[in-house]
Amino acid sequence: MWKKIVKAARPVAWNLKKQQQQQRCCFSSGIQGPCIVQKSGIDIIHDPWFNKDTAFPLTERDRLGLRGLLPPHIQSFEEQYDRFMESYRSLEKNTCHESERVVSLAKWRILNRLHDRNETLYYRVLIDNIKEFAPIIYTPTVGLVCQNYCGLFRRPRGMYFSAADRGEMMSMIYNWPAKQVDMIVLTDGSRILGLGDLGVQGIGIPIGKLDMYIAAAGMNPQRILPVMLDVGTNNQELLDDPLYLGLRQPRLDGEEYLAVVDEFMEAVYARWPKAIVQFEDFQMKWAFETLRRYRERFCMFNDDIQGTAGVALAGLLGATRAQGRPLSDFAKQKIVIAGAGSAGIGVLNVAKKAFLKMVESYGMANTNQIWLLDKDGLVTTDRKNIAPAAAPFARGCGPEEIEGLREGSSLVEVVEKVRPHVLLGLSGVGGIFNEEVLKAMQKSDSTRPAIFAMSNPTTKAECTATDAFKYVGENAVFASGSPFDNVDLGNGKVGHVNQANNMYLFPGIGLGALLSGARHITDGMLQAASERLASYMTDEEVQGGILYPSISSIRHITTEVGAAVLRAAVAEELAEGHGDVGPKELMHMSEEETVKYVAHNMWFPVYGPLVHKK
Ligand SMILES: NC(=O)C1=CN([C@@H]2O[C@H](COP(=O)(O)OP(=O)(O)OC[C@H]3O[C@@H](n4cnc5c(N)ncnc54)[C@H](O)[C@@H]3O)[C@@H](O)[C@H]2O)C=CC1
Ligand SMILES: CC(=O)C(=O)O
Ligand SMILES: [Mg+2]
Repeated sequence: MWKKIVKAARPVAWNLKKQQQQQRCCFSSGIQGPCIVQKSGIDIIHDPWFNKDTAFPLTERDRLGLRGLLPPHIQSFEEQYDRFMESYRSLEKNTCHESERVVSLAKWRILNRLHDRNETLYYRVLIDNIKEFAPIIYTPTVGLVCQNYCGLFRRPRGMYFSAADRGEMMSMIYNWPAKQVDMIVLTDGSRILGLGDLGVQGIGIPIGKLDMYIAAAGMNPQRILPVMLDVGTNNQELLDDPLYLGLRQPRLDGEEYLAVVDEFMEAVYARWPKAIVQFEDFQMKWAFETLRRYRERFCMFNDDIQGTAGVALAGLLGATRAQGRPLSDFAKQKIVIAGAGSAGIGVLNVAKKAFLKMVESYGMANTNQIWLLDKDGLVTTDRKNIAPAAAPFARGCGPEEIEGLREGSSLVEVVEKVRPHVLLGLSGVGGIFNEEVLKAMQKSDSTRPAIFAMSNPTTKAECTATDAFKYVGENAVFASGSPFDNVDLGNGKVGHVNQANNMYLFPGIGLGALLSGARHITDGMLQAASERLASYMTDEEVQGGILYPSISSIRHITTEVGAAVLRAAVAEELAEGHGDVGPKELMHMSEEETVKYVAHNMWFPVYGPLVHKK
């Protein structure tokens, strides 16, 4: 399995433009059926799912009762697209002297207004310009949006279930207008990126994640649902804020909390038995507990624990390859990880599994190569009240341990003594990989010391890309959770910045699970996703410090990941099929056919003909 990673290369160079053109032809030649709309007249123009603004053709204006409700000139989709991009560019020009915060929020607002008005055009500009727009609709700007959500709020998006709705959720779920929902992203707002408890304001995260589902996985925007489960907040500033839009009460805890989540999950699966629920940005204790509670019962996963783990593992394997070492050497890599939360522990769980598999496959010595730190420093068996999830990774305190390291040792002490190959941050604390720590990484036992500053948003990154290359050296391999620009190292050299973000996996996990029709998401399906991501990069790219694909090719990588997940579900005999494609057909698809099948099922934004039906 691991050997396959080095051998496998990308099947064909991805040409997004070409695929878009093909899809355009495909839709315009009528392969996609017409869209049934139950509304007519002004109600269609006010519905972003169906609205085409000035692009409604005359025949449709007549058929749908729109004549006279729009200016007479009919614009093409391309003209509308160019018009939007022009206004976006002039906004950029006009705000060039403003602070980054003001510019980012202005960009988010202009995109959000389009989202509210015309989803087809919105998703098209998003897909075509994903590299430029992802940092606005996703991390880092989405963090700023959540922090300012109550001031920015104009109209609701998604659904809000609150502790006050207990007993009502089974009927409330029918308030959602779509007949079918495929993908739900759910948060309780308790740990939004590295920004802490943002209560109801955390709804921005499910919205941003689902935008990525549509852009990357081609999920149909009419079949997605962002959800906020508002069980109160422990953020006093929000409770005191007269503009706060959430429940003004402390967070529910214990059985009361679980009763609300249980009721929501039961309501969802009563109405949409085949939906997939992604848990996002839950505080650690509930992240692990809800995953344990629901993963066998429902088709769900926790992105922060499981999606992040797969992406990090792919990066860790890449960091081994970047040194020109065989993959089996992964088991010899010394890893220091700062952050023992849901993301950090999720990463360690899969890294440990991969270590053990390699140790077994290659008959290597099984040594403990992981050093875990949290806010109180190095985690050892001497730690009082250690979280159960962190306990398996606590270092011993015996003579076999590195001299001078003890319970609570600081990050710099650990890095100096361990000389790790990889330093990985999932702490949610900006700047903890400071000059001293990064300089200590210069003495790493690796020829290509790897720094993964994975915390989000940018202000919470453990270090910047510039500092990583400046203090660790040109040979460093660098990845961050939020995007940074590549670094000019002088002499024509460039320090490549990777984005180690779960966005490379969660869309494919959701899409693969959906198309397989599996009733739950197994470790095997998640492992297949991670392996496909790891094998995506060529040796040449990895040795040049490029561990992850460019976000511009996210539709392609998601297609491949989705196909890998689907095939794993088939192999585990869990696939029940989707739509007209049953389990037998899925079973008989070759690898290549599976990839084509997944690609074919991805939604692409074009204006299809609208047909009115009561
Ligand atoms: N790049 C990506 O794809 C992802 C990034 N993240 C980011 O990871 C961060 C953490 O997320 P969770 O694990 O869910 O949060 P969490 O709150 O569950 O855990 C944070 C952990 O960091 C530790 N910590 C705090 N200060 C520290 C310090 N000075 N040194 C070492 N450890 C310290 C805490 O003790 C805790 O164990 C967030 O910023 C989040 O945005 C999370 C998921 C995916
Ligand atoms: C990326 C992500 O899921 C997080 O920072 O929580
Ligand atoms: Mg998250």
